[in-house]
Amino acid sequence: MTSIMDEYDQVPGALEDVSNAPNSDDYQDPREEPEPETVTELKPPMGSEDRHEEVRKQGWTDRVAIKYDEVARNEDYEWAGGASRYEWAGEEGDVGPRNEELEEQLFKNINLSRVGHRIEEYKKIQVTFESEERIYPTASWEGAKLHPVLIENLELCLYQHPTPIQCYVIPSVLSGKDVIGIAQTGSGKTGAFLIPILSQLMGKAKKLAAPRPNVSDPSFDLKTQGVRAEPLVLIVCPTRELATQIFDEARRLCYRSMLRPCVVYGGAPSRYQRDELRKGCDILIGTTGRVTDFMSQPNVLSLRRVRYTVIDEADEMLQSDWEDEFKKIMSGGDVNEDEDHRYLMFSATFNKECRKLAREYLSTDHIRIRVGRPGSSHLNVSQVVHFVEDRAKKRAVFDLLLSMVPIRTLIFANNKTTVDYLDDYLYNSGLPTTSIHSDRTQREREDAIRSFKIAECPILIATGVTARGLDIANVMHVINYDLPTTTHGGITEYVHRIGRTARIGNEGIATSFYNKRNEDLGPDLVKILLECKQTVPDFLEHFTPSEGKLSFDDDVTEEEDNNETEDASQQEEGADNAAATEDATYVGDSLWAAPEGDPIPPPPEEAPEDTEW
Ligand SMILES: Nc1ncnc2c1ncn2[C@@H]1O[C@H](COP(=O)(O)OP(=O)(O)OP(=O)(O)O)[C@@H](O)[C@H]1O
Repeated sequence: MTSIMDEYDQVPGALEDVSNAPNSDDYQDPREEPEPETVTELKPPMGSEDRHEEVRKQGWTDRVAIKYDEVARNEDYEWAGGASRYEWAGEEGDVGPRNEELEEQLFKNINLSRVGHRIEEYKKIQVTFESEERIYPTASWEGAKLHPVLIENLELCLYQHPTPIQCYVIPSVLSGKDVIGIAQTGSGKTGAFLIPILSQLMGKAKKLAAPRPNVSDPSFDLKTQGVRAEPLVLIVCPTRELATQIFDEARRLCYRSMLRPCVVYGGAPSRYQRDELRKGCDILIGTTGRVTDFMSQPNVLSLRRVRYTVIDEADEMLQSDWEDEFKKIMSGGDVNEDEDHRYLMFSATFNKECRKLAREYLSTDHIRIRVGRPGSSHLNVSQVVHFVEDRAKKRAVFDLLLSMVPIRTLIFANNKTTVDYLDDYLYNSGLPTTSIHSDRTQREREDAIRSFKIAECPILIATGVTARGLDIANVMHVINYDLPTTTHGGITEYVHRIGRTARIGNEGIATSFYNKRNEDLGPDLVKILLECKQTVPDFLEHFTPSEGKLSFDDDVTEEEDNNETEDASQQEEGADNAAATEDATYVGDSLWAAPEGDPIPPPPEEAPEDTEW
């Protein structure tokens, strides 16, 4: 089987510095020329006709222009949040009949990510588990005693086994504890929280859920039969794209159950989101602003029934100007503050503020699960860094794209102007690009993602924030046209960006353009390259830690944090917790976790007490 790296290797110049690639004539590599400040003699720019010719020769698909005016005028525009979901028709029992047309849409979509052969790498990742009581990791869906309809849905999704984070989070949530889950990008965190929550609720929905109309009845009239949404689950996340993506996963996993997911996010008309809420909502996914908007309309949304609140991409949420909205969502309005309300937080990176927040809102006996070092990247991404001066970047990115076989590529720039400019330049050079940033209308954003997903425009140029958490199948190349600055996300942002490729055991390439402006990122970048066993280019070598040991700021346990921030009595408590901390390593032929030096504990014979259906 040839891997993406084999293909990449076969492209002349692809793994060399781009300044050696054909057509690269206006930037330089300091490894050849030790004085990067030296003004390079720029050769005459390539004419646009020549660039078109090069693009055609390389085999990129034809460009498709997005007609923004038409998109804006289209009355029947299909918002991502309006996508079909299973509509429960008041059947007896817990499981509704099949709907083949919907099944086709939900599960036979070629744009769904499929597990790659490097999934085996996950076995080697160390898991740290902190809990007051012992929890047995699950080895299979059946072992986790999930609701039967959920197991069928997982089969339809072609999810054969739980991923490491899922192995631990599923039993932890089923045990009824608050949970913090930290795992690398693309490792299945969304499933880790949705699967146990939905499984718990599927059997109880009739008892717990608010009354709702039968929307599949032809005589259904929203005006007279609409209800107030009283979800059982609230999931908040930082971006609209991520919200619709979680909604898509929820639509698949809720199939044939009574649980009805809805998504609310800014930029799309409130009116149609309100209409969807009024049809009944058990799982509400949203961005904070729109969720709090609806919370202020008590006839539309009430949080009094919420049993689970999930904060996804927790650290990004804290970056944003979000504190007031966050507080309101956690404990404002008519939020259920009873004991039966569980809180879950997830991210690939988890900073000190997140840990503080967790201490404030999560119960003291919450479970913390870390798969790998928080903030680490994984070995499935081949990371390449080139020295490219700012003025030579645009030509460098063009040459880079042309030095490789056409593959789905996501390019990051640090601001909206650069995104627009680069999109124009590459598009006018004949490349099939589209772009996304926060100044675009929501329709334009959804259209850009759609055309990237279906490969109509296989090159997407984006700012970092808009692409946070994006899960798009077969993104094989991420290019950091601009590396993130240390004032805007720094190495954490870098890890999230390159994590758009090589998801769920697939391979990918991340190429970054570095120059003197990025020097403050240099030390952290080198640590990540070393940790991921990547080549450190000569021009970064001086950042290699002399002591030989890699230490990372966010590599801190709860106890260390407690020791730093709390008084002596609390430190003692921290020490008690430490006794329950265990390190587990994935070993042998199975994906499942086994505490190091300890046989894999057998799963409990019986399902945990509160797993009823
Ligand atoms: N058990 C599984 N088997 C196969 N595929 C899975 C499994 N769980 C999740 N996936 C798929 O893996 C992909 C990545 O999952 P997900 O988006 O949840 O990752 P993530 O850890 O949240 O990443 P990020 O931190 O980048 O947001 C998705 O396409 C999802 O459908």
